[in-house]
Amino acid sequence: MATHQFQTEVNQLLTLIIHSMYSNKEIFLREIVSNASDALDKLKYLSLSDEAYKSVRFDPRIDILFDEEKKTLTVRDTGIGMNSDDVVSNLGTIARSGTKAFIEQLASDAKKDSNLIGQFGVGFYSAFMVASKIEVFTKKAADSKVWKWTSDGKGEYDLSEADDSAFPLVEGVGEGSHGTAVVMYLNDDDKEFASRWKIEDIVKRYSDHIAFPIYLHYLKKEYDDKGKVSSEAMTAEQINDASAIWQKPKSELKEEDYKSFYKSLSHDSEDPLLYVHTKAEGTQEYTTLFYVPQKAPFDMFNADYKSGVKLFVKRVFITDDDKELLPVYLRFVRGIIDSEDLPLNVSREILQQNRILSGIQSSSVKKLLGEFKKLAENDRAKYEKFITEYNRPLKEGLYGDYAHREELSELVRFKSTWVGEDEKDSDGNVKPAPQWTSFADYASRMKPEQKAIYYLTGGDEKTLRQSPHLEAFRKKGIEVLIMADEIDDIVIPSLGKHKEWDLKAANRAGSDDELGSDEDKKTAEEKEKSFKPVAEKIKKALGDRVKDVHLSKRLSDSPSCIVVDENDPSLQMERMMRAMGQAGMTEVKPILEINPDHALVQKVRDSEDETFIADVSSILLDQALLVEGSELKDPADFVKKLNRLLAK
Ligand SMILES: Nc1ncnc2c1ncn2[C@@H]1O[C@H](COP(=O)(O)OP(=O)(O)OP(=O)(O)O)[C@@H](O)[C@H]1O
Repeated sequence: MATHQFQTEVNQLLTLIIHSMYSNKEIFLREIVSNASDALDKLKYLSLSDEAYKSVRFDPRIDILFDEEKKTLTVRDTGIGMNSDDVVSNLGTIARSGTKAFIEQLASDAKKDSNLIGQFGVGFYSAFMVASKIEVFTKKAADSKVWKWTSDGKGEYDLSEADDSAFPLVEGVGEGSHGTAVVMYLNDDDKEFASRWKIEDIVKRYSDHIAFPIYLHYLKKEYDDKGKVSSEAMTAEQINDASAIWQKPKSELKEEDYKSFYKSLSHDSEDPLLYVHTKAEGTQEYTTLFYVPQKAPFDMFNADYKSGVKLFVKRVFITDDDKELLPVYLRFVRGIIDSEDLPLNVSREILQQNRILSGIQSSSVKKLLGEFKKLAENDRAKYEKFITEYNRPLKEGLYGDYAHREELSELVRFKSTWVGEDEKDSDGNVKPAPQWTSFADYASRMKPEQKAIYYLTGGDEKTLRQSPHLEAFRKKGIEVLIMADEIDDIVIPSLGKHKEWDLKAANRAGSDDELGSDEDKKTAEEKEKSFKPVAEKIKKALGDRVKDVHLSKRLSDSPSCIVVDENDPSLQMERMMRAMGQAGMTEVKPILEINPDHALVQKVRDSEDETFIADVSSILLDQALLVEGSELKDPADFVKKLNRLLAK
């Protein structure tokens, strides 16, 4: 017998599970049954596709046994089983990537969000919520060795070789059969889980749809007419429906059925935000059942996120590890695809270039985007929830999925300088004002003479809302979209246009062209003439710190602001590139815009004092950079100049 240590993350996960899920302990049974079902799925697939497993007997079943007196609960499956290497790498470690970071984040979360941890998939270890000791007996299909794993969940486990007789005997399962039995020794407080009604209730609620029969073994008692027990015998009764819910006609399914299937598929404890069930017949026959979780999956922004879609062929599970089933930007979608046309022995490698699958994929994308659109049209509050979670991946799609650009551009949302008002419906309920704006909303509010859609990127929402670039837009009543997401800086310029309107960055040279009226333009020309020498003075003082100095039309209160040349990358983009180690890229020089109506600028015009001009010029540039969110290269110099000016 050998004693092994749990990986640190397992210990951390165990502590978290015990502290955060105690009010929802019963899900441990769902997890153990779902592992049994996965093991059967794996064997079914191998027995159809892999020569080495073709002769293995496939007699799929899950059996649940309990003993009220001994307080034990056993789940036995006839699935793939594990050899000793499998046991070591599966029961004692957590192989999923991103686990470490996720657990650390959870551990520091004061609320210990049980939804979040549930969504992560608490898995096998959740059984330690109810058991003080667990034994696992397992024998891999097409193998002869039996392994026994034992642990009290306190940091280590024992692993030893056993023989077939060690397996708990189960009526109906042949002795020597491969598969796994998990024996849980329940805590005194949790002995209720060793009872017929409790088990039946939990299985019905969480695992009814499991595609293999689940038998519950119990002592069946017959009573005579005086109410006395006349006979008793162990009986096994199938307690689940054992059909793939997605194959049932929609008319037979209730909302509850969809929700409970979602929960066992995704391990999420919350209801889904949305589901779509589609049956396609005709040239291609397939069924899809997709869900969108209320909360974005914890690993949505990890490069090696776990795919949430399972592929079946004629009800046979093929893989849940194929990231090409849906495009990457829809990686938050959970669900299943079941094809009638793919061959059963399709290899996972071949899937990648499979025509049938790519047909299913493109119809699924269309369907999903269509559902999102419907949601946006019919339920604004729910759509805002959706957008808060998934705006970012949809924007990735807008950038990468040319074929669906138009649909995606209708789905993404932005913050805006436009602020709506709460509304009251006829019953007096307050409908909060929209938090998000679509391109269509923006277009509907555009001024008749307006030629472009304006947006502002380059900082967090608060910084952007206070940006001096917005001053003249605000004055003229022109709406500007506030784009605080880093990805906007890449996505929006790549889009270039929405319908007939150009998308123009409010912080780029040239985007202020239509800000002045004809009258303004006349005065602007005059100002241009009288301030040209000032701009030149400042430019001379700043030297190569700026690309140019322009007279601004967009400023009303602030003395200066920064813009970048039309074809230069934005300053935010430059900061990002630098942070990513692309230090070699040539520095983007900003254009300084100055406000001719501001006293500080006028003072420069009237001054001949070179130090004064140099100080003010430098401060005009530095403060514009600060407001825009940049760090100053020489803060000490800024303070020195500021103090010198204040002293005057
Ligand atoms: N009954 C079983 N038969 C065969 N292998 C099993 C069984 N139970 C668990 N395992 C193995 O142990 C691994 C870990 O199980 P665990 O429940 O912790 O996580 P998981 O099922 O992989 O993830 P998740 O719970 O997020 O779906 C499984 O991936 C599987 O390889």
